[in-house]
This record gives sequence, C-alpha cells and structure tokens, in this order.
Amino acid sequence: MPKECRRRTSKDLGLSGINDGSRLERRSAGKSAQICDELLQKAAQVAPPSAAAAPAVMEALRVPQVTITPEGGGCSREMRQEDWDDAVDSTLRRKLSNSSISSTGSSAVESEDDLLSDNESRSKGIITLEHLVDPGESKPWWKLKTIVQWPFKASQRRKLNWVQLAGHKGNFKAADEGTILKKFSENEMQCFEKLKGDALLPFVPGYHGVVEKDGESFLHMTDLLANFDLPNVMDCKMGVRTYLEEELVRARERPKPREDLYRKMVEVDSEGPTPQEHSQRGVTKPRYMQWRETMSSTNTLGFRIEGIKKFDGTCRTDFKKTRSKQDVINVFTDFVEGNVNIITSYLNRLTEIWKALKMSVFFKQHEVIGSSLLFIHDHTGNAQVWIIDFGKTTALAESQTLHHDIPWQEGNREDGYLWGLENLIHTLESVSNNGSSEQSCSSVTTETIDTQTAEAAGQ
Ligand SMILES: Nc1ncnc2c1ncn2[C@@H]1O[C@H](COP(=O)(O)OP(=O)(O)OP(=O)(O)O)[C@@H](O)[C@H]1O
Ligand SMILES: O=P(O)(O)O[C@@H]1[C@H](O)[C@H](O)[C@@H](OP(=O)(O)O)[C@H](OP(=O)(O)O)[C@H]1O
Repeated sequence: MPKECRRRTSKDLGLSGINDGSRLERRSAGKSAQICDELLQKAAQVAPPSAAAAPAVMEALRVPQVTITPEGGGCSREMRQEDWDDAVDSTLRRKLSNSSISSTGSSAVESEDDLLSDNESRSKGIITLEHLVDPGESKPWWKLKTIVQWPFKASQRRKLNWVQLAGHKGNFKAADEGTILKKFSENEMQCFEKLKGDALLPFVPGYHGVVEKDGESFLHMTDLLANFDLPNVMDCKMGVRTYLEEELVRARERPKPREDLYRKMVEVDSEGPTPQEHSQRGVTKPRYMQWRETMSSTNTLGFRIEGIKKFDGTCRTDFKKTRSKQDVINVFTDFVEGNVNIITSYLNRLTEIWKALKMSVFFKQHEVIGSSLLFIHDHTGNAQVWIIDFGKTTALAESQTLHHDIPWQEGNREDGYLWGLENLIHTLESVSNNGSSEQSCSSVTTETIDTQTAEAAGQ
C-alpha cells in the first residue's frame, strides 16, 4: 500500500477519540441528530419491502432521446461562427454564482453550454485536499455565516489525503477534522437548508453552513470518509437523465458545440459523433450527456457507476461503457469482494433510503438530477451509503410533485431516481446471489411500492 494512498485517521493524527473540533461539531449537530432519530423512527414505520412478489423493476423505463444537435428537428437555428468561437475557447470558465442552477453553481443565465472543461479538469480518485490557509497565519481567517464560531487550531491545519471520484478538480478543500469544504452553489446550499427537517436528513452529509474566504464561498459539510480506515468508495450517479430540462431548452435556442466533449466522446467511441459533429469537432453538452446516458446504464437501469477507489489505493473511473446488468453486477461483486456482511449492510441501508425517499417531502418537490449515492466500506465491516451532490437538484413549481419512477417525457421533469434505486437494490441482491443477473428474489416491487405509497400517504 503506497503511503500516500492511505487516508489519515484520528489515530494517525495522535488523537484518541474525538478531537475538539469534532466535539464542537457534535454539540452543534446535537439538534440535527435528534431530528435524525425522529425521522429514522418514522421511516421505520413504513412497512419493509416484501421479498415475495415478482420484480418488474428491471424493465427499462423509456427515455426519449430529445434531439438537440444542430441538424435535429428541435433545433431553432443554424450554428454560427460566434458559437464555435465561444466553444473552442479552451479556458475553463466554470463560474460560481449566487443566482441559479448548476452542479457547481454556474448560473442558468450563463448557459451550462458556456462552461468548458476537459478530462484533465475532472477528478478521478485520490487527491490531496489543501486548506485555505497560509500555515503561518495566526488570526482566524474565515468566518462561518452560521451561528457557530469555529475555534480553528493551527495544529489541525493539515493536508488531507482524500478521494474524489467525480466532479471538478479544485472543488473541495480540507477543513477541520472530519469535515470538508465544497465550492459554493446557491442551489446546493438551498437544498441542504430544506433538507434540515426532511426524512432524507439521516442520509445526507451533515451540513455546517457557508464559509467565506477572500470573497470565495464554500459549503462546509461532513467528510463521509472520516470514520473509515482505508475505505473502499464507489460513486453511483442516480436517475435516467443527467441534464436538466432547462439545459435542453437552452441548447436548442443557442446550440454551442464543445471541443472538449467531442474529444471525450471520440476517446470512447470514434463512431459516436455524427458526421456534422465530426466536421465541427464539437458536440453540445446535452447531446454529450445523452450519449453518455445511452453508453452507460443510466438509461437502461436508472443509475451508472462513476468511479471506484479500493482500499489498496487503486482507482477506476473507466465505466463509461459499463451498461449491461451483468457488467454492473460484476463491478459490484468486485467492489465488495464477496463479503456477505458488507452486501447485507449496503442492502439494508439502500432499503432505508428507499423508505425515506417515499416519505420525503423534499424528494416529492424536486427534480433530482446528477445526484449520487456514495458507497463506503472498510475492513472493519463498516458499510454506509450516502446521498450526495445536490448541485443540479431543482425545486418544482409549488403545485407540482414527481413520482420518480415513471417514464420521463420532456415537460414532466421525471428523473427516474426511485426506479434507479430499485434497480440498484436488485443489482446488490444479484451480487448476494453469487453474481447472477438471472431473476433474483426482489425485495422492492411495483405492487409493494404502490401499497406502501398509499400507506405512507395515509390512504
Ligand atoms: N461529503 C463528502 N464526503 C466524502 N466524499 C465526498 C463528499 N462529497 C463528495 N465527495 C466525493 O467527491 C466526489 C464529487 O462530489 P460531488 O458529486 O458532490 O461533486 P461535484 O463537483 O458536484 O460533481 P459533478 O461536477 O460531477 O456534479 C464524489 O464522487 C465523492 O468521491
Ligand atoms: O463524466 P464525463 O464524461 O466526464 O462528463 C461530465 C459529466 O457528465 C458531468 O456530470 C458534467 O458536469 P455537470 O453534472 O456539472 O453538468 C460534465 O459537464 P461539464 O464538462 O460542463 O462540467 C461532463 O463533462
């Protein structure tokens, strides 16, 4: 095991038990913990999914391919030179904004298609998280906008060997023991705020407010890896769709081909781009996202594997063509290395999440796009699943709610999240049945889901 791949634990830092920062965090999190307990108790009252009925879940939800390429029927106009000039600008212009939606906070006004990135800008595994401070600095240099004042000690300022399986490099910073900072997004912040009293609270990272330094803002949250020793980590992006409906609309109105996405597409499949995209050496963002969804299991299973880091330091993010049920099962089988206890813990946790989603008001009222389930386990048998990344989770109009398990058609904003989760549960059940994708005993079925939904709604 290379030393740099090993995550520092409290033991490594010479801290027996919980350090000061964690104690403080615990005190401030006391109320949340109480709410969590209450919510967990409520969730437990939802009848557990039956193992008896036949699974209909694995049948694919139809995902219409909405054409947004310039030659497509839905396109409003020809591409102009100015679009191309914009798109080939190689500078990364991912902006942080206080106004609207993007997974890392880019505004809706500044189109997603304006944002350029490339393979090099995306994180693929083990990284070193830096603090925001100069080591010699003696004064407190940051300020929480929440009520909690943070007595930050110089001795706690350290580099953190961390795992970032997706997202952009530089999006995360180290913070006090057991916590991290993620680049601010107004949208994600609002989600964390709304989740405070919701049934999903026990399954999302603890949120500790907004932190500011030199005009840059961050969301301060619990580091989910903190309680693990040499963790195995897997990121699964949920849903049948990974772009917002509004991104489609914008791409139709103003299609912007991007060369970085074209290159990423060709790297996986040289036949992927259309002749026009080849000649332009560019594809629009929604077109790229749709292509990614059909190449992977997003469209067919409602989730896809983004990346895995194993305890031995090996990382894989080459899952763009992992699409079939059996391929996905094989990856999970390798991830858990046949450990029945780990599989059982994961299955229990996913079932709890499923129940909480059924009860969650937040879930009903949001289009959940680009959010992941983060699987973490280690050699001690500790295994957890967490819901992360609300950067593109968008509130619906007041009167609207979503089912999350019916087909998406443009305009209905359905995301297939719940359907994907049910397929994920099936996948793990298959893993526990020795890795066969043959019909396994289903624990979540359409029939039981309907009954439970009615029960949860008090009908
Ligand atoms: N609270 C957390 N604790 C531990 N690891 C985390 C946490 N949040 C995120 N990560 C790690 O960072 C990665 C990226 O997280 P996240 O998806 O939130 O970032 P992002 O920049 O919004 O990504 P994207 O641009 O793909 O939407 C995850 O795959 C996971 O490895
Ligand atoms: O996984 P890949 O193939 O690397 O593709 C990226 C992935 O789909 C991200 O979800 C997306 O970021 P968002 O979720 O933030 O839209 C990013 O767009 P970007 O290049 O505009 O950041 C894509 O490049």
